[in-house]
Amino acid sequence: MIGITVLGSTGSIGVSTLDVVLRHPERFRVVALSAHRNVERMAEQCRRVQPSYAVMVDPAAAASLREQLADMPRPPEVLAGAEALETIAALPEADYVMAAIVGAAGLPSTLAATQAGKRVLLANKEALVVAGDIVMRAAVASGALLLPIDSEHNAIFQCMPPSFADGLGQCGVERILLTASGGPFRDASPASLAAVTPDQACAHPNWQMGRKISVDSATMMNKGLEIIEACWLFNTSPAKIQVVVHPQSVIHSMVQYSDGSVLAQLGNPDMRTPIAHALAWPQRMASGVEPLDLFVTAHLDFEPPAPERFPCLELAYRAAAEGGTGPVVLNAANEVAVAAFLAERIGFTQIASLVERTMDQLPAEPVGAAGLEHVLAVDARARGLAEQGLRALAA
Ligand SMILES: NC(=O)C1=CN([C@@H]2O[C@H](COP(=O)(O)OP(=O)(O)OC[C@H]3O[C@@H](n4cnc5c(N)ncnc54)[C@H](OP(=O)(O)O)[C@@H]3O)[C@@H](O)[C@H]2O)C=CC1
Ligand SMILES: CC(=O)[C@@H](O)[C@H](O)COP(=O)(O)O
Ligand SMILES: [Mn+2]
Repeated sequence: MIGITVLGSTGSIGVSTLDVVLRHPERFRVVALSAHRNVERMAEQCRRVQPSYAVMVDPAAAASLREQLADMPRPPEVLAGAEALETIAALPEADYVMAAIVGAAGLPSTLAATQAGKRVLLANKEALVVAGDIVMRAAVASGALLLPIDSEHNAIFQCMPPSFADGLGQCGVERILLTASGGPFRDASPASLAAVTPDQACAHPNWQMGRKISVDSATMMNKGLEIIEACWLFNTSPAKIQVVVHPQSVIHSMVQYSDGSVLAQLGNPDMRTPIAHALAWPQRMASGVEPLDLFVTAHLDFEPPAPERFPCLELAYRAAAEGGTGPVVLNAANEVAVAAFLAERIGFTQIASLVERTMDQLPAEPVGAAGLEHVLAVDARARGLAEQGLRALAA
């Protein structure tokens, strides 16, 4: 039996993970679950999968969960607070850890799982964006296996030669073709974007996802974060990654080789495929996803991204080029801006303005010997400046 901890189990990726895991009860046992404060969904999940531990980051939510589960014959041990995430990420009985917390809040637990040498199923892209060097070094030191869950990176992993870690050039890889749907505003006029609502921005044409990543897809910041994520996972640079807008999200990304071959991974847009891939790797197992019917798909279209509509993509290229703490500031400012947009405090186009303003105020510097401590300090400073920026926008 493989023991698995699911960090962020109440979210979109967490729910899909439990769906796949519960299809294979002979193979997996859920050891621990975590959420921020969604007690109702966590209580339902605990009754269904009977984990040994359940973490609620919010202490009041933890108290409420304990009460709600008191009638279970063997209720899980309910832990409270952010530190408990690191505890369940490193449990000896957890062989695999699904890292599916949204945002930089997932970094400490993703890192704890990596340091503990787990198979880490990495959905939490922000952890690599803000601390890619630290996480990748920790994986080398502990022998942890990082398997990408992000659909594009999972596709790239599937199309890479087995020896890709030796260097892409050495194994004949010319470049990565990173697909992007273009989101709900792919065809919108730049002038119309100022007035779009959170619900419009979250209405992704192909994927059902949490609200933060849905907004990132609409601004194409998601693709920017994914370029940085790919650089860390595949030890390459943005120059070797071409963004290809592919509105159907059927090809999940491609790898181009020096002999002219292009390998692609295709499938219906459903995250249970990459989740099942990473759970079973190097084998394959059923995910519950409908097989792809190319006669229904019929068309696969491709176009270059439109920079005038998607300034966030350019800001991500800038942060990647700056390196060091550049991506930390980019990500922190984006998290503040997206939360403000979802709360209707700013407009859609102000997301990019706020990120740019924060990056201008806090120039990138090398990550020093303090490592994670330095990253977290810059993250906090950038959030503070972005909050000030919000107040300036409101004045
Ligand atoms: N959804 C998708 O299809 C894809 C997602 N990803 C990545 O996967 C990650 C998760 O995305 P998604 O599932 O959409 O997100 P959701 O918003 O749906 O879920 C987020 C999860 O994280 C928990 N959470 C939120 N804030 C905190 C916090 N501060 N501390 C601890 N836990 C917290 C939530 O708990 P609660 O429910 O209590 O709020 C929930 O369990 C993101 O990094 C995203 O970029 C990547 C590719 C595809
Ligand atoms: C499912 C997934 O991996 C998302 O990151 C997806 O890629 C979002 O779609 P966009 O291509 O629109 O950003
Ligand atoms: Mn993706």
